[in-house]
Amino acid sequence: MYLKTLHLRSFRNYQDQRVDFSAPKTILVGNNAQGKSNLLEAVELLATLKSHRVGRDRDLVLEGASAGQITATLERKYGVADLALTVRTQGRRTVALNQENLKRQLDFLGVLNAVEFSSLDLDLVRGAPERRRSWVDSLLIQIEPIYAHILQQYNQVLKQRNALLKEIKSEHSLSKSQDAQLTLWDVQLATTGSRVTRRRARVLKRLAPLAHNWHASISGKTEILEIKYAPNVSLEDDDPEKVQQAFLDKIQQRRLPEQIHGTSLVGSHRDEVEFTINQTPARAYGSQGQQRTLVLALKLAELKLIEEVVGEPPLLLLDDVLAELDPLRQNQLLDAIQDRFQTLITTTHLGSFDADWLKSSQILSVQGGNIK
Ligand SMILES: Nc1ncnc2c1ncn2[C@@H]1O[C@H](COP(=O)(O)OP(=O)(O)OP(=O)(O)O)[C@@H](O)[C@H]1O
Repeated sequence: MYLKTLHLRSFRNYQDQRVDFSAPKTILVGNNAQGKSNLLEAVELLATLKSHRVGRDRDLVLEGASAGQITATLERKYGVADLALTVRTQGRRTVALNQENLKRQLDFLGVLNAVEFSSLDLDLVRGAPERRRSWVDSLLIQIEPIYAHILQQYNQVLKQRNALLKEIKSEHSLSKSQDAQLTLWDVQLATTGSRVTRRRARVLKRLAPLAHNWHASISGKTEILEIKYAPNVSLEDDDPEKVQQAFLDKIQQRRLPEQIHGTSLVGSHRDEVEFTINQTPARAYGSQGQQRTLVLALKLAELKLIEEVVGEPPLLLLDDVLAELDPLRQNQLLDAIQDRFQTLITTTHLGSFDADWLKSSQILSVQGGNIK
């Protein structure tokens, strides 16, 4: 797929800026805080309807404006798609595809696919488990948009179940009606949670060998990367009924501690993804260099997986990471993407770029929300 144009209106620090992409690689160069990451964030929002930087729409709108808009023209194998996302300081966001407002945001997902790689991604290895869950979830949303709905259902059930457990905790007793309600929520948690867990297991099973191969190749075959999904409710096989039963059994076991803590201790919100390099946990023992190689391998694996599933190469968004990679890893990346994946790159200086990169790239300068 190829992003032809992007138009930002009252989005972040952009008032009204259109960008035409004229090469498979575009380098956005500028000083800090000029709007380079904001532009990549706009593309990320079109791909996932999520930003890895903020949770609130009002932060996305240009200060002083009441609404901001991102529009884009995307060429895909089957034709051209026009995308529009409007975010507001107050009220819900709206999405349109080919000038038609969509009732369900879900239908907007899966049109534009992108893999983002920023320096924040080192948190994937070092950060809390939540960070890894959200990475797997974002990937799933892109290759299987219905997952956005599945995850939302799970989170709603979890929220309501937690509210009930909190109430039980504060009252220091469990009434008959609360007991009955809790049983209902148990079933809901098991049903929605097993959907989440099974999908996470499936995607990681497909991603792991790809990442393993990339990691071996980047490390000159000296390192073996293993990715292991460690769900809170362990699953023996991908059978919905068995997984649901495993959820219910574990909930039963933890009944008392859950009421004492006033929160759900069992479920997909406590899953973990473990990375090991040569059988050592990367989180605790990996060197900075190893962790970088790992994240690069994950990103390259994501590109390949999305390409396999979607049938077209996704976009690659490199936010200020290239300068952090040594020449060997830069070249690995260059070899891997060639001109197959349209790539948007941000940087503060062009000095760290290999001459081949510069030759084949469109270079745009970003200054105070203006692009030249
Ligand atoms: N809603 C908003 N309204 C106006 N300006 C905003 C808004 N949100 C962010 N900004 C401004 O955008 C700028 C940050 O841009 P961005 O994060 O894209 O930086 P960058 O060019 O990628 O720089 P760096 O190299 O530091 O990452 C800051 O000046 C910030 O004040």
